[in-house]
This record gives sequence, structure tokens and C-alpha cells, in this order.
Amino acid sequence: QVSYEDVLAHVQNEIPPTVKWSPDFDKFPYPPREIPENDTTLACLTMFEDLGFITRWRIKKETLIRFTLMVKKGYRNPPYHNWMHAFAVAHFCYLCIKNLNLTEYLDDLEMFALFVSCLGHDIDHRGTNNQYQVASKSVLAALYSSEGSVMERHHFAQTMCIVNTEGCNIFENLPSKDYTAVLDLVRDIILATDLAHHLKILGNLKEMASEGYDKTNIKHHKMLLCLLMTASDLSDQTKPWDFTKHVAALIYREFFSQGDLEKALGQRPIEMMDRERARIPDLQIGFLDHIALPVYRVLGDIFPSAESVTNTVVDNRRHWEKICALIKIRRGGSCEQMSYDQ
Ligand SMILES: COc1ccc(Cl)c(-c2nnc3c(C)nc4ccc(C(=O)NCC(C)C)cc4n23)c1
Ligand SMILES: [Mg+2]
Ligand SMILES: [Zn+2]
Repeated sequence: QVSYEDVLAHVQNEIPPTVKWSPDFDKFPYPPREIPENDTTLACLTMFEDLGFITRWRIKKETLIRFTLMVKKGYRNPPYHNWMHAFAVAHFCYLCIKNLNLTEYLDDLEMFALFVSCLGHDIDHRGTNNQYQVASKSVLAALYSSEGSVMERHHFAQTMCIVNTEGCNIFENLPSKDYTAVLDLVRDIILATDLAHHLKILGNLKEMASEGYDKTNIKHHKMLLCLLMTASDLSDQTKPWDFTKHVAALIYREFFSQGDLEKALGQRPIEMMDRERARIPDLQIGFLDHIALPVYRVLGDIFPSAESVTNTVVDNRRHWEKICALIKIRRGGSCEQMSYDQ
């Protein structure tokens, strides 16, 4: 466990430069999950510094350390939706700001809000989805199910609790109109991480990409923030196969645990959460085709320099196809559940 004192002592000298983590730390192929968990708090400070947020928004270092440690502590330890997921998501957002020349598309406050939202977007996730909250009549469902996006409303509420905690308010030195605006932005961005919301706006995103991004159009700003948030949330798919393969194992461990809980409630889980029925390669190809690839294709349409990212996702899809083909050969018929390490 990293203590506040450890991080403060380390930072008294200086916040580590990006090269301390890797010469490729700020390049799209870099896998943030290779950074040891105990170093991720410091790596977050590197990203805040490298993005110029500390000076631009007059954030006190001690406050930033306390905020980052509180956010990290706010995550539980399900197989996938833990702090390392949030850290990886924030890192992809950092890569977009650094590599896609986002200052030409978004305001400074919007980029700051996006990065902070990535850190807090899944806080206190229990490894179960919105449907399960309602089915299990959880406290969170009681609180939020009438508005929908149950988990996302909770992630936002938890992030606000941290901002309102003594000594942790990284927004404390913002001018008052920026202060109100940044909280509204964080709310909209975290609520946008509900995949149901993304699927609702996907058509509009494609339209925006085809008609061309208009920096003077506030609706385009909102839609671009949602797109970048989802692209960051799914960014494990943009890394080399060995990382993507490992992440799929974490996701299905989490899904199958939820399926087990649903069975214990006497309910029948959907196929993707039922360890008896799920065919992971088929499910992953479906997820890439219907969710992930459209996201990175639209991103590539708006930002030509993001096309390398889309190519990696396509490459990962090829790996799943190969596994499916192998399963068909060995077993005949469709892709059954089996160990795969191509
Ligand atoms: C952006 O918000 C989220 C929330 C939760 C999750 Cl797990 C993910 C997520 N991140 N990586 C993955 C991968 C590799 N495969 C997935 C397969 C299915 C689904 C899923 O929720 N399908 C339900 C259908 C109604 C869309 C999500 C998957 N996923 C993203
Ligand atoms: Mg989420
Ligand atoms: Zn997430």
C-alpha cells in the first residue's frame, strides 16, 4: 500500500517525467497496465503535470495527491472494474490529449473535466451491472433506478464526495463559473459511460464525423467528450493482443460471477454472463463489431492520426477469428468454451 507520506516525500523532489515510466509512455501502443499498481498514483501525477493541468488550474500538489489516493481507495477489487481499469482509462485519455491535438477541438476546461472523469468514472463498482442492481433490489437501484444509469449515477456521486472532502478538492482554485461548469461536465461525462447512452448517440456521432466536426458547435463538444470517454473506457481493445486477451479473461470472470449470483437469486443469466453457455470468442467478436469497432472508426474519421488505434482493434478481432476457426477444426461446430493462448 502506498501512503500519502510516501507519495508526498517522492514528489517533494519532483513529479516523475514521462520517460521515467517509459520512453513510449505518451504513445498509443503503450500498455498502462504494465505499470505496477503501487506506482500508478505517481504516474497519475506525471499525467496531470505533463498535461499542464497543475499550473493551468492552480492545483496544490498535496491536494492532488490526496485526491488521487482517495479515488484509488474508492475502487473495490472485482476482476475487471477496479483501480487499474480506471488508471488505464485515464491513460488513454491522456494519450488522446497528447496525440490528437485536442486543443483544436475542445476547451481547456473540457479536457481537464474529461481526464478527471476517467479517474472517477467507475468508483465503487461492485463487479455487477445496472440490470443486476435492479434484479437484486440493491440500495443503488433504490436510489437511482427511476432515472436509469444506476451505477454511473453512483460513480458520479462518489466522485463528488471526494471533491467535497477536506483537502481533496482539486477544483478549489478554479474561478467560480469554471467551478460550476467543471462539475456539470464531470456529471455529463460519467453518465455518458453507460453503454446504453453510447448506443443511443452512436448515430449522431457518425453524423458528426461525416458532416465534419464544428468547433463552434457546443453539441459537437458534448458528443466528442462522450466519444472520447467511451473510447478511453474500451481502450484495452487498442493494445497488443497479449494485453487484450488477458483483459477478456478478467471481464468474463466478472460476468460469470454475476451470472452465478443471478442463478443464486433463482434467475437465469443472459448467455454472456452464464459460464455454462457463454462462447467467449463469439461474444468478443460481437462486442468488437457492434460496440468497440464503431467507436474507433468514428474516432479515426474525426482524427486521422487515430487510425493506427483502429488498426490494432481490427488486428485483435483477427486473433478472435483465428481462435474461432481453431475451435471449429478441433471440435467441429461452433466455438465452444476452451482455453486459448494463441
Ligand atoms: C463502456 O461501458 C462498459 C461497461 C461494462 C463493460 Cl464490461 C464494458 C466493456 N469493456 N470492455 C469490454 C469487453 C472487452 N467486452 C464486453 C462485452 C460485453 C459488454 C456489455 O456490457 N454488453 C452489454 C450490451 C448491452 C452492450 C461489455 C464489454 N466490455 C464497457
Ligand atoms: Mg462503468
Ligand atoms: Zn469503465
